[in-house]
Amino acid sequence: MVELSLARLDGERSRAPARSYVGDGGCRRLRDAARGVRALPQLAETQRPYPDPHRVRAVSGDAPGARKVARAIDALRRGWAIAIEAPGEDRLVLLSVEMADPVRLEAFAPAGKYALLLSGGRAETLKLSNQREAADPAAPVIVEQAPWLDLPTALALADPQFDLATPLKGPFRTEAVTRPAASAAALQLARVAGLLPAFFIDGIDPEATISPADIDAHEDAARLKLATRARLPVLGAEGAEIVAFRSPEQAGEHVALLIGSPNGRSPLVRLHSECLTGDVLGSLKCDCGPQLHAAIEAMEASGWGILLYLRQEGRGIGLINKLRAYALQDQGFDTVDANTRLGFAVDARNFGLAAQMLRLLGQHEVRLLTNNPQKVTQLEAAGVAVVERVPHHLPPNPHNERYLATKRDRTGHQL
Ligand SMILES: Nc1nc2c(ncn2[C@@H]2O[C@H](COP(=O)(O)OP(=O)(O)OP(=O)(O)O)[C@@H](O)[C@H]2O)c(=O)[nH]1
Ligand SMILES: [Zn+2]
Repeated sequence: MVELSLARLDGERSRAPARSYVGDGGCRRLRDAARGVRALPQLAETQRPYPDPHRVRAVSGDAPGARKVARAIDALRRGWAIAIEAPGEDRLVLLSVEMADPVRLEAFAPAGKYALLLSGGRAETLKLSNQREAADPAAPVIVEQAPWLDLPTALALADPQFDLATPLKGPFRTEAVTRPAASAAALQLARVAGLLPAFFIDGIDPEATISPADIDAHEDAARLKLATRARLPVLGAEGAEIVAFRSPEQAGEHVALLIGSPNGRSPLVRLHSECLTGDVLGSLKCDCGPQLHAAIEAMEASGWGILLYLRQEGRGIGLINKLRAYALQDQGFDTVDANTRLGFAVDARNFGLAAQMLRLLGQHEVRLLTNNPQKVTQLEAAGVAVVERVPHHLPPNPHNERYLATKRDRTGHQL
């Protein structure tokens, strides 16, 4: 007879006494051992807090409008028109400038009647902001139709990459933003879809209409669920375990790497936003790769840590838009101005998502490995206490020196 210790599957695990049981798992392992097969240890024995997925408060059903938003994102990425309707406003019919082509634009606006919706940041670069009524610099701007506002010109207005090479033709005039809530929601949706925040508007009405509230519900971190877990030996932490999360609405699968076991201290936690170029390709333009590996090492050394790998590529603007920002950096703009010229916020991430992952892992207090005060503020606002901020600096290299200096000087990163 084999006696096994089974961890209680919840956040109280570290304080709760283990209970004993005799189970099938033990018999199976004995049989496997007899056959010389190396059995995978039962993960319940790893002493780590992990709520039983069946006991996690169920997130059931769709968020309001979820299907419509998912379809709208898909439609925009395929170059199809969508419509947004905010309470008290007329419908706003949109076609992504980046995905438009002559055939699509002709179908959208057969009479050639359309205007252009741009972000406040982009309007600022195009020197259109002085014509604006709204005081908020982030507020959307609408460029009036003009005979010379054709597809190539609209693309040039949308994409700052060629600003220096091709001076823009004009003149352009802005018109009143009569549907401010729907316009702001359109720019939010462009970011979620990983597209440039620029749309042809006022073309032919498509069938499906979504609302700004639908888009917010689609983004809601509260709907994240714990999906599965497995042992994952990684360089620097051979005993690590991976836990994957998923929300019914979003495609991005976020993961947590659990390193070590609860040791009476709050876990050392790192919120790492996805960086394909740095994490996978070893880009020297940023500090992401070294920070990722150093975090794993620090957690292993501390005995108990959680690395959250958040699918927020490019500080939330997506890979392609980040690479567009890199193209602007090749022209001399820094990481902050590059984002603004593209028409995005400097940092579009929401760390409420990380707070939700920590809650699902039963963690309410953390020691946070970061230089970014926004991560501390946002986690605390979302109900996770940051009992200590642990600086996370890695030596610079000639390619990322300026990036690190910009983070220090312009985005409030601490030394
Ligand atoms: N848009 C944009 N994103 C970038 C750029 N360089 C790196 N990133 C992204 O920035 C994110 C990395 O940020 P983090 O490692 O969380 O760093 P941080 O916000 O500076 O905070 P700490 O490292 O915790 O101090 C990843 O999503 C990268 O893809 C850039 O020039 N432009
Ligand atoms: Zn990076």
